[in-house]
Amino acid sequence: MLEKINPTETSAWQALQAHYEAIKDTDLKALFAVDPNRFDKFTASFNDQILLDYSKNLITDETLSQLFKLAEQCQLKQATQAMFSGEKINITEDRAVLHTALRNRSNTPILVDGEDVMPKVNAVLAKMRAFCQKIHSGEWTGYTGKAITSIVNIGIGGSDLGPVMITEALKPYKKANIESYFVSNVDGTHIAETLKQLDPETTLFLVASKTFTTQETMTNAHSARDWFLQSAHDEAFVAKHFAALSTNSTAVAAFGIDTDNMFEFWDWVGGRYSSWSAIGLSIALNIGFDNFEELLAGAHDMDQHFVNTPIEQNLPALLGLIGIWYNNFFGAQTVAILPYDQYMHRFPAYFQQGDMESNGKYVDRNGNPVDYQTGPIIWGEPGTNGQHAFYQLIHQGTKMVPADFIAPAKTHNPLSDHHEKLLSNFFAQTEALAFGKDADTVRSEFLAQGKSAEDVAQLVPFKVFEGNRPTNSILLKKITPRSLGALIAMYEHKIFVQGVIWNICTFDQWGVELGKQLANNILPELGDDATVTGHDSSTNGLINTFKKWR
Ligand SMILES: O=P(O)(O)OC[C@H]1O[C@@H](O)[C@H](O)[C@@H](O)[C@@H]1O
Repeated sequence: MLEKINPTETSAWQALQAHYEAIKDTDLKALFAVDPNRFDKFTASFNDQILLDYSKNLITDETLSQLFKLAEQCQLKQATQAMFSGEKINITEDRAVLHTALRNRSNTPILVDGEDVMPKVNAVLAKMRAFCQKIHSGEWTGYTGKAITSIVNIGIGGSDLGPVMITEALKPYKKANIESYFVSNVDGTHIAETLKQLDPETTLFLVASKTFTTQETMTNAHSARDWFLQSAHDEAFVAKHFAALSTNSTAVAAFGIDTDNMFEFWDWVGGRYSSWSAIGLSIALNIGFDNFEELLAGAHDMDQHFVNTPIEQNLPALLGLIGIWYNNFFGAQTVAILPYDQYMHRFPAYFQQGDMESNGKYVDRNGNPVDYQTGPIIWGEPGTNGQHAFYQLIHQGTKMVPADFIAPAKTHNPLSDHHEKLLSNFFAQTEALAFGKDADTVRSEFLAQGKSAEDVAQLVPFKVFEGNRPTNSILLKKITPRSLGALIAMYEHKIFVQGVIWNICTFDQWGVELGKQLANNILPELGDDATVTGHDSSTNGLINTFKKWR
């Protein structure tokens, strides 16, 4: 059983507090000036595929050494061991946390309640492979004998964001004869606009839901079924066009999906960690099963790195600990994730759920409110689009926004000098954020342009860049199924590291329940035109205006 340690009561935390007071005014320019080896010292790499440069952070050797002590005093190693070995570390749901078993390519046994989970993991993977083969070869046909060419994943949250993000990120690997669609929002627009593009004879719906009770997904799945039956007319044909990805076989059968067409996973897979499970079927159908296995292999490689690499070179640990330094000592509220790769455009959204649903908790593992900050606000957009939109605030705003810059060295689209232009921006932004532009430089630039001394004096303050804004640079050799698998797993473990230090329950998500419960109370009230009076004045007023206007 893991100890429940309040991080602020460790000696490392107190040392970090004192260290923060001592170095809070140090700036990156000075840190780089005193140590020409900063890049060599503060980089770590993974399998010659991913380079993490964390030198442009407000850290010294002392910072890292205290952060490593914090990890030790919060028992990061023991917690890691507990997760990987199938201990029920999700204490509020009494569940193991084993997304790592889904990609355990070494096949070493992992026991949950005394049973090795690997045989059933492998059996589902084999079933997914066989299914992909049938779809891709055209052996699986729809109700009129035509091959399937459109796959629609109906799911939300963890049953949508991973498949969408990975399918987009790996578009260069897409199977030519398959088009993928994703429907998540209960807003009828989402399914209606998607169905307009589809032919029922050649469409396969994957109903992706861990619980198979999620309102949005079930509503969309029923609408898809109704649409399909308007053409097919016979419920017997549903089996050829609907499959389920779920842990809940009873609900799958009740929906009318043949459980032969159900791809199972288990309660020890969290929704936001489920792309590696049967939830990944839409990914496998899109990029081919061999590529899906490469994705798993990349994640497994990163799992091995996380478990076996000393903390000084351990990418997830370094990212997690440096994040804690800003979150808990500098008071930073957010982290921006900025991929310089168009295919990776949903990566920030994916880790918005991954991180915020995992570590957005104010109660610690003892059930007590914390007296320190926990999970940051995660956001981001692909560069260079962000540069022309919100980077102003990162460069010259009043808030510290630690940011992860991610880019591939090789592009899938080597079109004239696009990639050099993209990467020149990637390098320039972290340089500008770190080192800024001082008043003297601004002044001499103005004077060289022939501006009057009076104008120069007025304009200088607006054009100064203070710099000293921290970033990580994550350079990948190329975005491939394998390197993407590793990158995702790196962020997953970063989130884990932070959750361990903060002593919170990273793998539950009770905070999403109240809204669902209240919506279920309100839904029947929207069924007629009667005035609603049972809520507060704001909620009553809004509902009654809606009823009048609809
Ligand atoms: O896969 P399900 O059961 O339909 O759940 C979808 C999502 O439902 C949300 O309510 C949860 O917060 C997410 O974690 C989850 O991924």
